[in-house]
Amino acid sequence: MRAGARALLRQAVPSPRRGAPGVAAGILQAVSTVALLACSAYLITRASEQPPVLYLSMAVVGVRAFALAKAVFRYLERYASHDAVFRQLSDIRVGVLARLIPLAPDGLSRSRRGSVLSAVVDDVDDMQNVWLRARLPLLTSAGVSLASVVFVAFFSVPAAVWLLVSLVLCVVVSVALSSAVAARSDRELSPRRARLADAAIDYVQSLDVLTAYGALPAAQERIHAADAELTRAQRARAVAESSVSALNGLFAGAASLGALVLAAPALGITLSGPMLAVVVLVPLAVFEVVASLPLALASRRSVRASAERIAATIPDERPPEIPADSEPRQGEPSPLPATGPAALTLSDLRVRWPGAASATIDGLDLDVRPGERVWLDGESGSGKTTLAHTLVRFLGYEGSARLGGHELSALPTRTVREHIGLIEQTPYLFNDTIRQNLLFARDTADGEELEHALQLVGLGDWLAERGGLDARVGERGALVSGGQAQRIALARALLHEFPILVLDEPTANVDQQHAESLLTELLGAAARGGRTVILISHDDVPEHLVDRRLRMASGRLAAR
Ligand SMILES: Nc1ncnc2c1ncn2[C@@H]1O[C@H](COP(=O)(O)OP(=O)(O)OP(=O)(O)O)[C@@H](O)[C@H]1O
Repeated sequence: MRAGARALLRQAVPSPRRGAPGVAAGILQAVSTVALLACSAYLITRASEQPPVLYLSMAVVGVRAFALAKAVFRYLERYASHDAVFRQLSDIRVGVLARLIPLAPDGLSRSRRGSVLSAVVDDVDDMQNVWLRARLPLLTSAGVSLASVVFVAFFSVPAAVWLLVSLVLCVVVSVALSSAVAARSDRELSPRRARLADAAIDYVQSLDVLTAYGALPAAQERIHAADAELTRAQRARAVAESSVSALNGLFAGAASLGALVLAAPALGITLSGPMLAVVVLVPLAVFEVVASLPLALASRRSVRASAERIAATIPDERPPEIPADSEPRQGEPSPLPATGPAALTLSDLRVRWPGAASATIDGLDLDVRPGERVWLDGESGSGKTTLAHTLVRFLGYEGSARLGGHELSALPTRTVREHIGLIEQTPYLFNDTIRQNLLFARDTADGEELEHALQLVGLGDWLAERGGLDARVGERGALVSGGQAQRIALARALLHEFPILVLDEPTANVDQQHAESLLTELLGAAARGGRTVILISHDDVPEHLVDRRLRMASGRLAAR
């Protein structure tokens, strides 16, 4: 088992201080269950002897008290144990997200979305079972079994020994049966859940391509196959659970019958009739409590698999190519200029994608003056996007990259990302209104400021046509064109007031005819206020709009 998975399982167990109330309430609830049955058995058999009612009053009070106590302790056990576990769970979830955030987006580019989603949601949720379904029932069952054996021993030692033997036999046989039927499927529940999520997400995300190529049936088949695998695993678990519960009933009956045979000779000598009934019926209640034990072991198997999957999907150690995500220290002023862009100086820059054998950018030197507008083009795959991702710290680097004289790797990531903004080839638009998509950049902006930003990027008329800021943009911007999405993304960046803007192929999704006018308008808006602009584009850019044109080839700047 990975060290990360072991650490997660340890983290899922509440501290003794947090966990103790749940265990205590659980044991008291189980003891109340057994005591209720013992009192009831005594009351019914004693009542059949028709003694004066006064003799029965203690047993009547006992039945009432234990019936109430059982419900109250059950409630307290649920409350205390869930409270303790949910606190652990929120720590685990925050920890998992804290490890995930620095990896996104480029450190996760080789993981499947469904797997990441399933690790962060389902597998983390599963961690609550480490305590609730695995350890707590174990502690409760052990506690109440021991107490019941000791209780029965006061009345009949042979019956107590038989109860102990039946309990041990029942646990051993149930565990063996549950392992034989469901061990593999318990371990596979978590990966199969992830496979189903992967298949479903792939299907929804590539619906257009699948439809165009007539591949929908094959994709649906993959979902059905993943679903069938998951159902098989769940069915095996259900079969194991029901067999174990049948076995439990069998052993409970045998334990009661054995107690009757073994304790009967003492009837009338050391044991009264009502006490014999108690000795015979108590095992039934004990087995009811112990029934959760094999299920606890099944849960233990599946939570271990979930912990393994979280550890595998989100490793403890970042790959060296991914920068650490650091927040600026509170109250510490930013070393970068408060207004206007800082100078950018790259020398002998080398960048490698996580898992790649060789560097994509290899020995790049570049100086960008504050306020300069640089146009970067070059053959496909030469490393332009890689450079853009390095500047916003999605990727780590070797060599030197200085911003305002400070090495990027020495600045908090947040500080760098406040200063350099990236507009990607296909900017992400949230499935919400235009307003929300913009407010996300500056939540204090009022309607007028939002409309002004949209006018700057040439979307004033379009906004009026759409009926204002509350028009929706659709899933991933499905209701807007590629060029409009770029403009909305630029308006968002303008609102955020990044001193340096990197535009990566803003015309990638726009036809040739409109590319030049879009570039002209975007560059004009982006460069307002003396902002530095690095424009990555294959399309022709009017020379007067840029100060310098650079060309990249094989990971470095080519001489022009
Ligand atoms: N997520 C990724 N993981 C691993 N390697 C990647 C990833 N993205 C890009 N690369 C690799 O990095 C190299 C440079 O790609 P990059 O996208 O930076 O080129 P580009 O110059 O922007 O190309 P284009 O003009 O086609 O957008 C390519 O060999 C590519 O395979």
